[in-house]
Amino acid sequence: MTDKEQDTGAEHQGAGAKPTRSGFVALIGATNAGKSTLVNRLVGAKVTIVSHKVQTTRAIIRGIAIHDNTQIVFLDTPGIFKPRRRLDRAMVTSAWGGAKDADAIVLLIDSERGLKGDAEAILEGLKEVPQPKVLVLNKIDRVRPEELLKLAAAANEAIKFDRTFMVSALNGSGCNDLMDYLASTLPEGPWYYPEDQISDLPMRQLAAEITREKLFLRLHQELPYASHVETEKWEERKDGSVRIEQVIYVERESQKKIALGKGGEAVKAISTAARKEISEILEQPVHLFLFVKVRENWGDDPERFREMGLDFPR
Ligand SMILES: Nc1nc2c(ncn2[C@@H]2O[C@H](COP(=O)(O)OP(=O)(O)OP(=O)(O)O)[C@@H](O)[C@H]2O)c(=O)[nH]1
Repeated sequence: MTDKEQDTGAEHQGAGAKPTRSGFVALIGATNAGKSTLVNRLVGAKVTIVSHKVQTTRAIIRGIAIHDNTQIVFLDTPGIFKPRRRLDRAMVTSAWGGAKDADAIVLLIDSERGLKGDAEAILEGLKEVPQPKVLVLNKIDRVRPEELLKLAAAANEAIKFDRTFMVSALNGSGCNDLMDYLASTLPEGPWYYPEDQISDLPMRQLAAEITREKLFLRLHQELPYASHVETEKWEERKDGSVRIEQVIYVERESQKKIALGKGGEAVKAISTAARKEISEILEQPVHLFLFVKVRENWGDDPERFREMGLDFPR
């Protein structure tokens, strides 16, 4: 992986006599387990997109958190699931690839769903992984304590985890203990990134992800996974605003109609919501222009995979 090669050598000097620590922590979990929500919670800002639909996260996105004198770089991996399409295969490969180079692995389980389905397969795959492993049961706000204990015991029977934590990524409970533990176990060494950096996702890509999130939230069932957003133009203007042009790619004419909505109503609402959020993050006015285009079989096009930061599976 290139994560460690991207070390800027930016040594942090500000933590007094205490040595600095740093490292990479991969978050593994079935789709919808709450990985993006947890990264955003631990980093304290929205660096990855969250939606109630599965497979929102496509490529590895890092969130960078500082806890005491430790810098923790989180690898938010796409959910691991049984691959069907080519894009699915690339996402799963990317998730396991991210885990390979991390200093520690966190397996996140949706406590409500338990070990059914994909979680079981992930536990099996994790047996081969040599790094320290931490079990995190998420969504504890939805489950009774005795159920949580049963679940923790069952997972630890399959694999011996170094530690088990129970958290709610949504309301933050248990998250501080998890951070304390992760921070204390990472190796001593200089920080990988400057102190104020929270993600390495380029702004153009983050802006496209935000639009994709709004698209998902608005169109629910109507537009499944046949859509993809790219930022095509980014122009800083003299008046301090930025003009952004993005294209929503869909696979069929019928999907284009859905994305546009009656009289362009859907795309307008998506654009308004995305513009507001991008503008808040950039702290500058944004003019956002969205175009909807049909590109058949984009899911089989190597170029689209590269743009999403995924290797094209042959
Ligand atoms: N009740 C509850 N809901 C949560 C919690 N954490 C996450 N969720 C919800 O679970 C859903 C999925 O969360 P995500 O963070 O997108 O999940 P993910 O694992 O990144 O999903 P993929 O991108 O599909 O891999 C969202 O609707 C979240 O709001 C939690 O602690 N409690």
